Amino acid sequence: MSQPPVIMVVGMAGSGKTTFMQRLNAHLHEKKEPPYIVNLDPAVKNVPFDRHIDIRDSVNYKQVMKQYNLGPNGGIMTCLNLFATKIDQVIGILEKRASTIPRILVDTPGQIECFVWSASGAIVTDALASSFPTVLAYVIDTPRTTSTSTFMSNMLYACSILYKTKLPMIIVFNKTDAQDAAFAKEWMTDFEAFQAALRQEEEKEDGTNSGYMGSLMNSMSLMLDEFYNHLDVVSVSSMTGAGIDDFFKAVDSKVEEYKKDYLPELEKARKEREEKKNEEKSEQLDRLMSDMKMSGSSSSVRKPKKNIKVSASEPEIDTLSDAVDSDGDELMEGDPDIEDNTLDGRMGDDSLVDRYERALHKEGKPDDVADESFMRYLNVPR
Ligand SMILES: Nc1nc2c(ncn2[C@@H]2O[C@H](COP(=O)(O)OP(=O)(O)OP(=O)(O)O)[C@@H](O)[C@H]2O)c(=O)[nH]1
Repeated sequence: MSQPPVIMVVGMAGSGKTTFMQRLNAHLHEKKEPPYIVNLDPAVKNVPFDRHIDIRDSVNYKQVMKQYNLGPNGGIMTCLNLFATKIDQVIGILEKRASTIPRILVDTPGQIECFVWSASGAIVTDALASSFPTVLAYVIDTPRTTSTSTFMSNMLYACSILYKTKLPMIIVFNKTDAQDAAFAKEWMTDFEAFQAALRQEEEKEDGTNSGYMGSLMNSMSLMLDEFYNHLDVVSVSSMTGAGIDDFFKAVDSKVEEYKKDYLPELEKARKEREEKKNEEKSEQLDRLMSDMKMSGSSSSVRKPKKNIKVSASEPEIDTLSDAVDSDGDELMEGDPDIEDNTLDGRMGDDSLVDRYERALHKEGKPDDVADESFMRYLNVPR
């Protein structure tokens, strides 16, 4: 059975992600292929389309900010952390519906860094990408990217997201009703055209690209050449609907790429993580066994600690270190160790999820933000 592709829409604040999602949704409804929509932006006020799963139904952004004394970005990240603890349920729901939904659209927070650079953003992306062919749509505000420096900054940002997520990416030049994206496409395919634009800006003598900046951008444009080769580029207008068919063609081609190039890599990485985990477990067991042998040889034979289970049939070890950091302190939400431990975003490392839940329950805080089954938050009849 073929899995529905996941289209994750990312982009800078104001680039038109929500309008783009709205356009995709309308287009697919018109074609009688309604998508399944997931909203991951906890701070968005009005979403102009129906969502099937909405992070705002399970966590209250304002309440989280107030309860944990956080600013706007901290609030978004904490909401995402809490949501990440339920991601297996979300994947379960999506998998159950996979045979009846042609596509899954995912809207992400406007504060792109909160999603792309957070541990929970990586967990959510990783979980989706491990279960479904996942494609990133990086939305760019074309009228705001006509200068070489903004263009370059945007491309570097896109490159860093590709590097971080390791997923196929489509660059979506949006708002082409206001500004044609031909100039950007030319800069991406013709190095000399970009150089000429750089020179032209230098000649304006406004100082932006002079000296060091000019030569830095020159070298970066050479480096980005390789990055451009891996991208599909489309121009769209979310306002008028122009270019949306091209976007879906690009999605199809990226889904093939995902199956050919990305899936084997993902599976290899998952296997390596599992092997490493098993190695660590057996090392721990060996250490424990030798420890017990030593203790056994002394006159006072120590019994294993109560929370350490050892049995021949079940070589599972629960150690205190699962719940306690190296200083012996219990990890609480907001503790940098929670983030640090999972910064690589591996799904195999479940410490964020476990620790977050443990920390919340341990504190005895009212955790109405992270309770109960996810099913009740579904906006569709079951
Ligand atoms: N002319 C034009 N304007 C657009 C287009 N797409 C979006 N806009 C406008 O751009 C502004 C931002 O659009 P949003 O869809 O809210 O952007 P966003 O990326 O979701 O914004 P955040 O949620 O803050 O990150 C709005 O005023 C839209 O009307 C387009 O294709 N053409």
